[in-house]
Order: sequence, then structure tokens, then C-alpha cells
Amino acid sequence: MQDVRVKICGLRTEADVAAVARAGAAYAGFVFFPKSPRHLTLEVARTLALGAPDGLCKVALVVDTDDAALDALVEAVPLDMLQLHGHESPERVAAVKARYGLPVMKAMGVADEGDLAGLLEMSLVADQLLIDAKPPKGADLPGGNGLAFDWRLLVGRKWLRPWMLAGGLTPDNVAQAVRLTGARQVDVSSGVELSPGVKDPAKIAAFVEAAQGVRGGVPILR
Ligand SMILES: O=C(O)c1ccccc1N[C@@H]1O[C@H](COP(=O)(O)O)[C@@H](O)[C@H]1O
Repeated sequence: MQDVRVKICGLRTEADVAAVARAGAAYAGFVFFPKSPRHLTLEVARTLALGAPDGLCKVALVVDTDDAALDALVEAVPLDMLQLHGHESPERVAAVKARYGLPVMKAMGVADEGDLAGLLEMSLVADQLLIDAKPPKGADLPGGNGLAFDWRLLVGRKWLRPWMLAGGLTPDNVAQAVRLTGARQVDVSSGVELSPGVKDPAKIAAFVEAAQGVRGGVPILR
């Protein structure tokens, strides 16, 4: 059985990237959404991405972004994956994949059973799914709010593509979430912060350790 692969999202400093690499996370997420406290300029993102160690997958999170802005992003920042975290349709996901030749992870908000059909449809086109809590109506951010959904909705479900669990995960609850859902990949932003946008290296390390301390539903005794 493989280790659980961890994505830490919303990195803003070189120290954040170093902490993520040191902890053994697989993915580093950079947010390009001006309303977010984790939003980066292209210049800062380029510096962080160029300084990231080999093997760390650099993911750009964008929300309903048009081609002009995506062109500028992909031109400026060396990236390994795009995360579409808005209302992008399957057709838009396919168009982004074709235009940039980068793998695309599509975030899908889940609140109840009714949201699961959309995931299946999206798994026909996206390279990966990111299954997050649905943001409350009127929320400023479509993600990164520290909100969890009922993980029991995912028990026994299968998708056509790899998927990542997100939404309200913390060092304290990620092991339970992995055990219950069988997730092989998890993503966190606010759960490893001291305050919005300020990552805590100790929480990052604790999160990765907790996520990877579970195999096949049984906690590992180290
Ligand atoms: O992190 C953000 O600021 C953000 C902004 C806009 C869309 C998504 C965002 N974050 C993503 O949301 C999930 C869940 O966040 P949290 O762990 O509940 O705080 C996170 O994994 C990011 O990929």
C-alpha cells in the first residue's frame, strides 16, 4: 500500500516551501485569487516555484480564470499542475488541459448525495478530482475556509481518476478522514496555519505525519 500523498496549499514564503518539502508532502499549492489571504503575485510565485526542490509538485490554484490570465501565469511560473477551484465546466477543464498541456485537478464542492453525480461526470475529463466542502452561499472564498463535509458520503465510492480529499482537514482529524474515506491523497490550507495566510511549520509536519500514519484503515504504530 502506498503512502498517502499530501498537498499543502496556500504557500506564501520560501520558508513555507522549505517546511512542506521537509515534512515530506508531495504537492505545494500556490493560490492566485485576489480575495484570498494566500494570494500571490506572479513575481513571488515564480521565485517560490524556482526555489522548490525537484520532485515537489507545484500546483497553481485558480478560480474561474480566463485564458489571458492563465497564459500570463503559465508563462511566468514553472508549474506541474493546475487546480481549477471555481465553477469551471467539463468543457472548460478540457480546454485548459489542451491549451497548456498541464495536468488539471478540478475541485468539486460536496454538501450532500446530490453533488456526487457531478463528480463522476467531471472524472471523465479532469486528470484528478479534489473533493472539498461546498462553500456557504455568499462566502468570500470558494475554498480555504476550514469547512469539512460529511466524509461518510464518500465511503464505498469509486471515481474514474485519482482524487484528493480536502475541506476542514487538520493534524487532529486527517487520520480519521483517511481511515473513513480511504483517501490516498489529502489537501489542507487553513488547518496548518497560525492565522489566515500564515503557515505553521510544526502543524505542517504534524499533518503529514498524521496523514501518512494510516494504512488500510489501521493506524501504524511507529
Ligand atoms: O486557500 C485558499 O485561500 C483558497 C482560495 C480559493 C479557493 C480555494 C482555496 N483553498 C483550497 O480549499 C481547500 C480547503 O481549504 P481548507 O483546508 O478547508 O482551509 C484547500 O485544500 C485549498 O486547495
